[in-house]
Amino acid sequence: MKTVDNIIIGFGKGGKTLAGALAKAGQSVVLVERSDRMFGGTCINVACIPTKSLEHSARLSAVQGGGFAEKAERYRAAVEEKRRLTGALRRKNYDKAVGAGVEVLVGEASFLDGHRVSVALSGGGSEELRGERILINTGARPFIPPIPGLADCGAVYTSETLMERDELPERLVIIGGGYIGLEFASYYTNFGSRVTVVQDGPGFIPREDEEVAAVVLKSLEDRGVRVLRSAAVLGVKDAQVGAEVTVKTAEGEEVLPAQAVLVATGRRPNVAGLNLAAAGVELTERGAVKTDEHLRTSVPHIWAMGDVAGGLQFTYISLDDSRIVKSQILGDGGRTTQNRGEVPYSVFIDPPLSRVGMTEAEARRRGYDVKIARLSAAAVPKAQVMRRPAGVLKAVVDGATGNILGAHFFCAESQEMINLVKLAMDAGLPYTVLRDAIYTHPTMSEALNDLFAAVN
Ligand SMILES: Cc1cc2nc3c(=O)[nH]c(=O)nc-3n(C[C@H](O)[C@H](O)[C@H](O)COP(=O)(O)OP(=O)(O)OC[C@H]3O[C@@H](n4cnc5c(N)ncnc54)[C@H](O)[C@@H]3O)c2cc1C
Ligand SMILES: NC(=O)c1ccc[n+]([C@@H]2O[C@H](COP(=O)([O-])OP(=O)(O)OC[C@H]3O[C@@H](n4cnc5c(N)ncnc54)[C@H](O)[C@@H]3O)[C@@H](O)[C@H]2O)c1
Repeated sequence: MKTVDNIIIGFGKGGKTLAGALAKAGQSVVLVERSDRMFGGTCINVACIPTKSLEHSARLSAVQGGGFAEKAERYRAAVEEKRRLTGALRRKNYDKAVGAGVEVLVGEASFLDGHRVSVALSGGGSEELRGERILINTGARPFIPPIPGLADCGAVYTSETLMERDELPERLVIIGGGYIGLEFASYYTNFGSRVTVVQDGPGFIPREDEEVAAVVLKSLEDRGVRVLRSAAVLGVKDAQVGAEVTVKTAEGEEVLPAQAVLVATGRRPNVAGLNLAAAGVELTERGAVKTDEHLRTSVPHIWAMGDVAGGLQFTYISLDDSRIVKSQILGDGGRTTQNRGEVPYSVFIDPPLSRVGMTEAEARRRGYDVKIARLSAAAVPKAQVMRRPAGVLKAVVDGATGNILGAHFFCAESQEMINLVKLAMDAGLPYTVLRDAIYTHPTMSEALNDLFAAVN
């Protein structure tokens, strides 16, 4: 049995970053990853990076236009480019970890007790490890709802498997109108598919600012995406070509034919097979590893980072989780989930929707003296230069202090702009600082001059 300072289970963003830092600090680290196709984790192999590669290719394809056959050819090339990119990143991630002095073991890890882990090696056999500390970074997996026929239908995909399909579907039905559902709806529409999104609840992105969500919905519909709400998927079955999805809405039952069906109904923490009970690691009611604000589990020398810990499912949260754990192992322990600042996010539709902080309704509910600023994306010169004038920018400001409470940008390059607002919010700067700042021109960021000049 090998004894090391740190066993890290899962080659995700948090795990690989912490592994490198601990090894550089002179500690022994074994990083256990169950698949050599997943070196570097979910983000670079099957999630953020490949989807954003497709998003970019899809926008270029939409500009080029042409018939379906030409579009399908460009789609095939985009999938190939995605494979090239992820392959290169996978290699780079492996080399970086090993170069930093991390030992990478390929196999499935499960706890034997609080300090011992058994690894079923992918090449056969098993290895037992003993770790002073153990870090769980096993990510999440798609949740497949119990819809009749869904599991058996050959044309049903998850986000991961759809990206591996070389043929562009003429019709795509997406079950779930969350992040993945809307992003894929946007990419595949730009590639040339006819997309229907089936959402169970009555609201459209109900957690977002209502006014901005309405603009997003109209934009998607104007681009040809059909969005069904309050829709129950009654069943899915194989058809002569692809599948048939039977849905029930207020208008009655409808059969949606599709070459491909994407299930995008959420992702659940990856804990199956870890045998956490043997270590005494507890789970939350929602099935995530239970942690405190230092990401410590119910066992003090075991931590959890990233999606498996049940927080917001973003790569940069997993990265920040690694900073929190690192601050305990190598630093003063000062960083926690409570002092990491505002968490911005972007949904990579076209144009992207980016947000930080509160919606207008949340701010009013909490009793702030709410001031609102709005700007049409078409009013921004750079948006016109890029021929991407769709969208709106909205900010929520506290009239009493001038602090920014929230920003909701549905416009080209909003994924870059939102980080500036996050910085201002974390620094406690009043909105007037962004209003009066000098920005390079022409950029989308300079829209902040006009947006915040419109606070009312
Ligand atoms: C389609 C899609 C698009 C996304 N786009 C974005 C985006 O644009 N921006 C963003 O910030 N986030 C995005 N996300 C979310 C983001 O991918 C995740 O939040 C992030 O990758 C989670 O990283 P992690 O560190 O928790 O673990 P992961 O990167 O998921 O790593 C966990 C690793 O653990 C391994 N593993 C699991 N169990 C075991 C075991 N028992 N033994 C050994 N190894 C094991 C897995 O194989 C995996 O490699 C997207 C997600 C999806 C699905
Ligand atoms: N740009 C990004 O940062 C990005 C992109 C993609 C994914 N992600 C991450 O991945 C996670 C998972 O994404 P997701 O879209 O799968 O989950 P999600 O939780 O964002 O959305 C799931 C949607 O499916 C709906 N739904 C659930 N069951 C249904 C059913 N039976 N019929 C119809 N609709 C149903 C839910 O109401 C919800 O709207 C997200 O939480 C996000 O953090 C991030």
